[in-house]
Amino acid sequence: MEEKQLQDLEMEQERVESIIKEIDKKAEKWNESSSDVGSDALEIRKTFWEDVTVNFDEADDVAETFTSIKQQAALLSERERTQSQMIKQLQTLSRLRFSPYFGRVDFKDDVEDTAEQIYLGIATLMDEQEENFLIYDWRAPISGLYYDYSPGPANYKTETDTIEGIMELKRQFVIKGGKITAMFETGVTIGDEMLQEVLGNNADTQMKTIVATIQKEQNQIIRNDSSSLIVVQGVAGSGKTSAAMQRVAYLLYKYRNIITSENIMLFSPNPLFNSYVATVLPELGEENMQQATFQEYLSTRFGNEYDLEDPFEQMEFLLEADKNENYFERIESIRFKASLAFKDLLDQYAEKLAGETLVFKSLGINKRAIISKKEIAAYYASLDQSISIPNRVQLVKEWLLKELKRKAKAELSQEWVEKEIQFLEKEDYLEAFKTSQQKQGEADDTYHDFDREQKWLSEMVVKRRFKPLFNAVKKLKFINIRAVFMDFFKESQIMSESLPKNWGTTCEQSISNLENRFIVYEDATPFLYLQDLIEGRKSNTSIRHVFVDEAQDYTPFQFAYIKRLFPYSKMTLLGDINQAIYSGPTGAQTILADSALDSGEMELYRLTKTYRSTKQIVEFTRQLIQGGEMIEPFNRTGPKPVIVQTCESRDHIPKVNDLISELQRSGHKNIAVICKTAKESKAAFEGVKKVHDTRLIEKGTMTFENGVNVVPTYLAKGIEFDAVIIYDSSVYTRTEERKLLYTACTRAMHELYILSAGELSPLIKEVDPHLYSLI
Ligand SMILES: Nc1ncnc2c1ncn2[C@@H]1O[C@H](COP(=O)(O)OP(=O)(O)OP(=O)(O)O)[C@@H](O)[C@H]1O
Repeated sequence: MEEKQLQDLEMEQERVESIIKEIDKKAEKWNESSSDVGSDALEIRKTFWEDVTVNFDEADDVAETFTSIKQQAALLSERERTQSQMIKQLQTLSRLRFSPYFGRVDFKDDVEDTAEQIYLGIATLMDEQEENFLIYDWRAPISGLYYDYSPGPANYKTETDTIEGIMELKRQFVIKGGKITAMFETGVTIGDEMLQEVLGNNADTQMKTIVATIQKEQNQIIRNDSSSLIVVQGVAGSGKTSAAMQRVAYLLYKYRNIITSENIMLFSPNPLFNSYVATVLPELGEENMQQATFQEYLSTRFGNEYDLEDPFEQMEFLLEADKNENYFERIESIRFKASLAFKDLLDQYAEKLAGETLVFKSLGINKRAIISKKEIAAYYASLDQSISIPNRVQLVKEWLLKELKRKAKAELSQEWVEKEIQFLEKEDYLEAFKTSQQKQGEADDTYHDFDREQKWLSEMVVKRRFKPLFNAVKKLKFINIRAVFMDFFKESQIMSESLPKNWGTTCEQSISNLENRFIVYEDATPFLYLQDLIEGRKSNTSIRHVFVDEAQDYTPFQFAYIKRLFPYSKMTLLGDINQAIYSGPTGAQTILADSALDSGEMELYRLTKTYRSTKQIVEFTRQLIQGGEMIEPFNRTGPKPVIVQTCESRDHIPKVNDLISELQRSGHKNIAVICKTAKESKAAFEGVKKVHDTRLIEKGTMTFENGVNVVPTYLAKGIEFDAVIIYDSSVYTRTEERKLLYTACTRAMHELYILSAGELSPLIKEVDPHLYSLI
């Protein structure tokens, strides 16, 4: 190191130490206040009932008591909130203490004579007087300089202005435990050295933050706050998920007085992914956003009434191509049901329904209709047709609730009620007795106790029987949506001229599935869509930003549906068309296909640089797909991918076990054996677990652990491993499986091994042989 560099390093280390002292002082102060607030809260809780006036004598007293309790509860919750905020701030301080900042820029604006030194960290730190910034939050407007510029002319935007000036210096740090372990002076945007340092590490079971090394093109995505629809088309490993997570943190900072983590929703590809990204935001001092898979949403909506297929089951069906009956018809059906043309057909059907009746279900008890479907249909038909279907449904609901009340009264004297009373439990009688005693004073004296009890018992029996009916009506269960959907399939055949060739067969199949209460994945969203058109679902107003990761796996229909669910929300879609493993085999449109998006309303970003894998792995994997030339590897080197040829796939287990041992010896902690299907994964797992401590990842697996994991490709989506072993590349033969093999191989950070039984897969044969070693 040169003398000047050494001096700089010394000076920076001194600053780090002085900052740590400041942090310690602050922490001490906050600790005291936090425990004061904590004791306040404890005291309030202890003396809660002493400090409220409790008096239930008169109506006025009751109201006063209520207000007094409310005030005391508000005081307590305010104290508790303050305390939890203080604890959060203390946690941030302790993170800052470990690593106060990661970057510095010296910026002289056009007004000042000297440059300001701007240090960037995960949170703001002010000096003791709360006047000067010792550390700027990476999301502050001025911090944009660090991500967007190299030394030289630069500017940043505040709420009202653009500040122009000169960046005189840009420095990056790696600080651990208060010690600077690396320091780089960077000319380019974010220096290669720093990235080399970060990307060379072992894979982790949890995603890491990238705030120190966000790239300029990623920063644009993170800080875009004007577009209502952002679409990120990024190659594998280009940082799409990372950009999404830092964008959530950015939005929570920028709009901190307007939105919270409760107002942001992320649709993720599988439950494992949820846990993979779960630590990013807490590491940045923020709370996690709402997170769900689309399938979780569907399951909640369908409840236990239906057997709902999930996308993984659909995938398994598609992968077993030739073995499945009706394979081609189903592919055609999936493709059509994914499209907006199919949605239009449903819209058209709903419009037609406006002039017709709906299919209703009778409401009954003891297999006896209390209100028959005919009566419901008659009431529905009596309503003015100019009222929208959902509004008419609401009117029917209100009418039914009134009718049910009336009918319930009429039932009190029925014989069945008398009979059921005889089978009541002892507790019910006791309850009836107590109630009749209580009411004795208020009631007229013409009743004997016995009559009064009897009346109460009848009411109870009827109420219990009618309760499910009231609930069903409130949930609009009196409409037979399943039958409506079946009718749609029948009628659709004459509604359009541009239907798929085998549409008739598809309709028969769909109807038969519905009869068996089985919902295939491609029918799930259309079913709910039609249901919402009829019932008029209330849209979600609390979610303000929706993120859809792995967006290539959503159909245009599903996306249109998501937009309908969150009409007031801004959207960020992130995906890679080359990893469209669901639409790969079916040829169905995905929302990421250029033509599927309305370019007018969206801001499109393309990320072509990839950070996950070594240059050697990227050079190999990009030849697996069409148009892969545009993928730009980051300059981090490692061994070439290795293709291990065997005579038969049954020889793979011993090979895989040897490879795992070798990889572990060279320090790799996170090794994945990636298979094509769940069945293949199971077989591989049985063999590998005999030698190595191994985990099988299945669709319900919630967390992923360090070590050896056996996993089907579609569950490895979005995740990365130090080393990947493709269990058997010879099973990827069809060009539709190109994306699947590409997705599997691009999970590798440092090493990639591909086993191949017999002749090389035609997909691999297309790759330049110089790019891999063959053993
Ligand atoms: N600017 C960056 N600085 C440091 N690491 C980065 C950066 N961008 C991406 N990475 C790293 O590259 C890897 C891939 O990132 P990420 O998973 O976000 O990519 P992706 O585009 O979502 O990938 P895929 O589509 O393959 O799932 C991660 O290890 C991430 O930490």
